[in-house]
Amino acid sequence: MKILLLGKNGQVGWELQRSLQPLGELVALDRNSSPLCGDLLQPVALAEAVRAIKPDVIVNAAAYTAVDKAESDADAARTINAEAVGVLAREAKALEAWLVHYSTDYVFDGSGSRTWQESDATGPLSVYGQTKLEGEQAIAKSGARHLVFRTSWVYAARGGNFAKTMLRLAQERDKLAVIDDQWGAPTGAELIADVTAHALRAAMAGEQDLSGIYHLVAGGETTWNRYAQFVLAQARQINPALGITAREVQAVATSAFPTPAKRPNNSRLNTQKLQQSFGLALPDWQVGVQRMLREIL
Ligand SMILES: NC(=O)C1=CN([C@@H]2O[C@H](COP(=O)(O)OP(=O)(O)OC[C@H]3O[C@@H](n4cnc5c(N)ncnc54)[C@H](OP(=O)(O)O)[C@@H]3O)[C@@H](O)[C@H]2O)C=CC1
Ligand SMILES: Cc1cn([C@H]2C[C@H](O)[C@@H](COP(=O)(O)OP(=O)(O)O[C@H]3O[C@@H](C)C(=O)[C@@H](O)[C@H]3O)O2)c(=O)[nH]c1=O
Repeated sequence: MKILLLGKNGQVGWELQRSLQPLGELVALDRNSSPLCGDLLQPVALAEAVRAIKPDVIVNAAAYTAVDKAESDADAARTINAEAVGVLAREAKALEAWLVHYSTDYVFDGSGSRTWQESDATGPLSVYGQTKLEGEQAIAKSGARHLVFRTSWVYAARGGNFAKTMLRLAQERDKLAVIDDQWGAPTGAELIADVTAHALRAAMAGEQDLSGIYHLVAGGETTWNRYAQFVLAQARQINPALGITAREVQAVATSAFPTPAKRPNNSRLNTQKLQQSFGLALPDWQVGVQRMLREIL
């Protein structure tokens, strides 16, 4: 089996390079790859690369993930998150290949407090969320067999993420102010990559039709504020010499922390479909965060 991986150097892409390896021959590209193009800003050249490689599976871990920047850079966000995804889906369909893709909690409007199911109505609040939704829709329209995993609040030892931002700010400041009314689940790139490999094997075995959208997040729930507090408490324990100067993580409302992009208050994703379809149990979010912190500290 031949797998084409796009976005190999992102948080999830890096972990996929490890988890997909045992499944077959892996061709991993990034935006600078040459002569085969892995740049999602160049959909025509990207389609040519897919045709040249003729993969059995395309795994797309590349995305425009700068949520605030996307508000003023919508064309690039849309080309990468929607147009190029449509190209990949159509090429997958033509090759009868599977397409694996990642989407986000930010496709929802964040209303209410119950967990979102895959079939719930979407309502993105930001350009990033809207373009990611358009990517999902392009995949559905293509008719390609697919696994689309909606995940949230991704972190990894490698790459930039909220946990690392909190560690940095806590070494620079006396006090942090972090939103305490947006709920979700931090999810490790390792977990996402491992579940991807497991689910892909099951889907390709073909005993049932498993093509579709799945929510893939770690267990439990928290707010950005409580997540930040957990990260700093763990960091102090793991490495007391780290130099954390912040003595307080002040809880603030979304309204007190204005950002260019609006984010959902309720990002709780229901993972029953994933767990039942693939026979998986998802660990609580704290497990992976602790592991990542031990690794980087
Ligand atoms: N990060 C998060 O909190 C969440 C992410 N997701 C989704 O999960 C998936 C993986 O995200 P994650 O690994 O965290 O994201 P990262 O931001 O860590 O990685 C994204 C990757 O996409 C690459 N990329 C950006 N533009 C292009 C382009 N034009 N051509 C090719 N590659 C490009 C980046 O390359 P470069 O390094 O060169 O910029 C980077 O390697 C994405 O679909 C994302 O939308 C869903 C929920 C939460
Ligand atoms: C840095 C900082 C952020 N915040 C808030 C802003 C925001 O609501 C929340 C998270 O901020 P960030 O900008 O780090 O995270 P953000 O880029 O919004 O993270 C999102 O990325 C995309 C790619 C996704 O798909 C989402 O699931 C989610 O992980 O924390 C504070 O309250 N205080 C702070 O000091």
